Amino acid sequence: MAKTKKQTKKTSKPKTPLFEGWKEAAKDRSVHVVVGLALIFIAAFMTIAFISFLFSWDADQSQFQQSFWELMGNPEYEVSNILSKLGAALGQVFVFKWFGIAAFAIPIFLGAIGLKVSFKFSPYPLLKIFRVTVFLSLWLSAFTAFLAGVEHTVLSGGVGYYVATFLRSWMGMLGLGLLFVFTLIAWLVLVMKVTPDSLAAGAKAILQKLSRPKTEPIAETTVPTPTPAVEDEVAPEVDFDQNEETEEETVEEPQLKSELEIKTPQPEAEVEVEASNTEPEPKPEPTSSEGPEMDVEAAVEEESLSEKEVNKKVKEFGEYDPKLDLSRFKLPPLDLLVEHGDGNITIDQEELEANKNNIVNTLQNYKIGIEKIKATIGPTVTLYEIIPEAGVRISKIKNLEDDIALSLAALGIRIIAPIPGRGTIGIEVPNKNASVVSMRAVLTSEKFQNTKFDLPVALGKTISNETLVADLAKMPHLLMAGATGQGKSVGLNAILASILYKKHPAQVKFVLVDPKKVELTLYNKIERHYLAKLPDTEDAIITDTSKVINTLNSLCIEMDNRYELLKSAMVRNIKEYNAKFINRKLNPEEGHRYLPYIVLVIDEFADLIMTAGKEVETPIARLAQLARAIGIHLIIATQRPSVNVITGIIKANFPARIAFRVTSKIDSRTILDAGGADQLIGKGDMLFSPGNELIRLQCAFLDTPEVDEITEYIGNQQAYPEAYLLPEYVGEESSGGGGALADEDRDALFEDAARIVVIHQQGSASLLQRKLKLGYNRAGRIVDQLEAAGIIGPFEGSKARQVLVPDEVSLEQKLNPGSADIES
Ligand SMILES: Nc1ncnc2c1ncn2[C@@H]1O[C@H](COP(=O)(O)OP(=O)(O)OP(=O)(O)O)[C@@H](O)[C@H]1O
Repeated sequence: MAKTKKQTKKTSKPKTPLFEGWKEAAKDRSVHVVVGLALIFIAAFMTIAFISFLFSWDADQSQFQQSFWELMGNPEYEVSNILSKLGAALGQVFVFKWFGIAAFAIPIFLGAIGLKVSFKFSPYPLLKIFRVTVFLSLWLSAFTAFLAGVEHTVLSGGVGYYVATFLRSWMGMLGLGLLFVFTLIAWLVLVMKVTPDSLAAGAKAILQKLSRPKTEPIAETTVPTPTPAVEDEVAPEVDFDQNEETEEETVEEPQLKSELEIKTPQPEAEVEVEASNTEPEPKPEPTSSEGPEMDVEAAVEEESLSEKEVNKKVKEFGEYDPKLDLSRFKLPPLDLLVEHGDGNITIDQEELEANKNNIVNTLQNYKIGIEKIKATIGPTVTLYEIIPEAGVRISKIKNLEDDIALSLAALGIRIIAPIPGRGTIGIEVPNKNASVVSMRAVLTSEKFQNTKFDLPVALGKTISNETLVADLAKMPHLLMAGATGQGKSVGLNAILASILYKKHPAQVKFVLVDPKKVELTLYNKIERHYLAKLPDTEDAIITDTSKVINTLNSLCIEMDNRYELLKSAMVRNIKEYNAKFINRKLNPEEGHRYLPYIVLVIDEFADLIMTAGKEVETPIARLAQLARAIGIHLIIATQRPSVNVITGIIKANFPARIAFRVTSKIDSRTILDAGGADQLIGKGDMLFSPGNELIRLQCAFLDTPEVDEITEYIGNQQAYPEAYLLPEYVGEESSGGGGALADEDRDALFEDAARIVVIHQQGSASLLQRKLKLGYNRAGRIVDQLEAAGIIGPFEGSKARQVLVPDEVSLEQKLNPGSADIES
């Protein structure tokens, strides 16, 4: 085939120069495959030759008295290697003369290149394989020579023997032994990154695996699917075909002749389906019960990347961003997270049948005929999609919604009539055995790993097992509500963890408000990495209402400052601004700086509204209305979704909403503008409304110890000197002094700063940063104070501020008016 291709190319482009032809060939996939296969062939050949050589080398040694060509050219010479003379010659050179047993590293490396070139598959990065093979070649061969008492053996090869001989002459046998132990340990630590911590983590993971139950309940049908179990996971769908129904005893009673068939999903299927199970996925066995025929459609799980790949990406990410102050910062590894449950979705065929019959019979009772039923099994609920018989009006089913739910007599039934865009009616029925969606499974998903979102949040899995990753930056603010104990805190943690797993501390800062004082305290550990706070406050996590008001107002100032910066940079949003800043098109001397996203999280919003009312509502509404372009995003969560908490003004500015289970339809309407949240089953079962649709999701689950591990991992790394400082907000009551600050409120370096500004006749924060070795925020604050004291003029966009004091003498008079009066 490759040949044909090449020929066609040749005839169509007869005048292509020779090197052009090579270039073409190098791009040709079939050439890659052939080259890769050739390497794999050579690797296999060498491996077999070497193995055989280890057994036959002694017998063949006499033949190697001849020269290579003599040996090859004379058919009279015979060798015992299984690959004959070529095999024996390879063994003699690579194993005996050169590397000994470590020669096996060569075919391993060649094989790895072959796999990569032809199948684009590589279990480990090639560079790593190369480093391992080179080290092993030298170390193992020398070590085997050492073990043999510094002798040239087949295992040590010539290289090992000579290296060991030299080293022994320098340091003796004992020294040599110690050197081997040391070099092995050093290599393990430096190259393989084995540390006592990683060993402990590995042991912990093994113990956890061992302690997990391995077997499935026998009552449930679990049959392996034909797709590879590890990467492709399946959310089964069941089609119940009503057409082949036959009538026997009673007219109403449909006869069920079940027939199951596994299909992989069609690419054009509306929902990409995935399941969190990494074991062979279950497939319902054919059963012969009454009812319409059903097909099981197995949907393929989107690929989960291997941990290695994921961690490699994380590493690459760390190196990629050029703006990093914490260049050695590492995003948390995925092994801090635990796989909850066994990650399997178990399909109980009996349960499916029973639910199907129940739905069919119930609808029959209301004289609604069904043409087809399809079931999609998700982690918590199964969606039965119904196509009613021609002529049945959807409004009829919609009106019967409550009756149908009642007849099905299960908690958490939700009827969607019709499912938007699908022309079917959906009935969601909770699974008897809900499976937990682990945060780990969601974060390893290809979707999350490859996301290009600015603030990606992995919320959980949809009813068809698709991982749902949303962009908080696009939402642009999120309202979360749900009765107590239904999974709100877990949801908040999932959102925060998603961002922590993707974004460097330079890119995002959190402002955490936690009136309950318990939920978010774990994030204290990452204060100097990811948190933002008001200057001169002790705790970054805000628990006190008065501080919340100051913080919200401070965020409003930050918002205004950012708008000024955007205006002077002539860009429309934070993305364009940062891109321009990274390309060095904005001058830091003029106050420009890289702007991290700021995510404000308020855990118990009801408490705040109850105590501070308008004082918090107004800045929140202002932020929510304006802050999207400049990268400030709000997440507010509440247990009490009543209209005096989630007011019209809040609702109007929070288009994205999440509802966990609530106790009444009214609450559901308050949050979502629709019912449904009252029919959820709790434990992370949620409805997500990104704007105009409702998606039922099982929220990703991570436990408090996992959050602890993540924050600990981040907290133990090098940090910024302090939390990200928000602009100072002086409350109305304390700003009575006409704008000028009292002396005690001024920065300790205020006077020094004033002198520098006057001496240089230049009013810029960066000058102060350089001269006084200050951080941007502090320098910025001093500039504000200098302005308030009338020493420099106001901010003038791209121009430097004007210095209003001409010389040092005038400055001294201004700073110490009393003493000046006495002197004069
Ligand atoms: N996504 C989930 N998957 C599985 N179980 C969950 C999930 N979310 C929550 N749960 C279970 O529900 C319990 C309560 O969850 P959580 O603490 O998040 O509730 P809450 O709504 O924040 O409650 P409160 O408002 O009282 O703080 C958890 O301890 C856990 O057992």
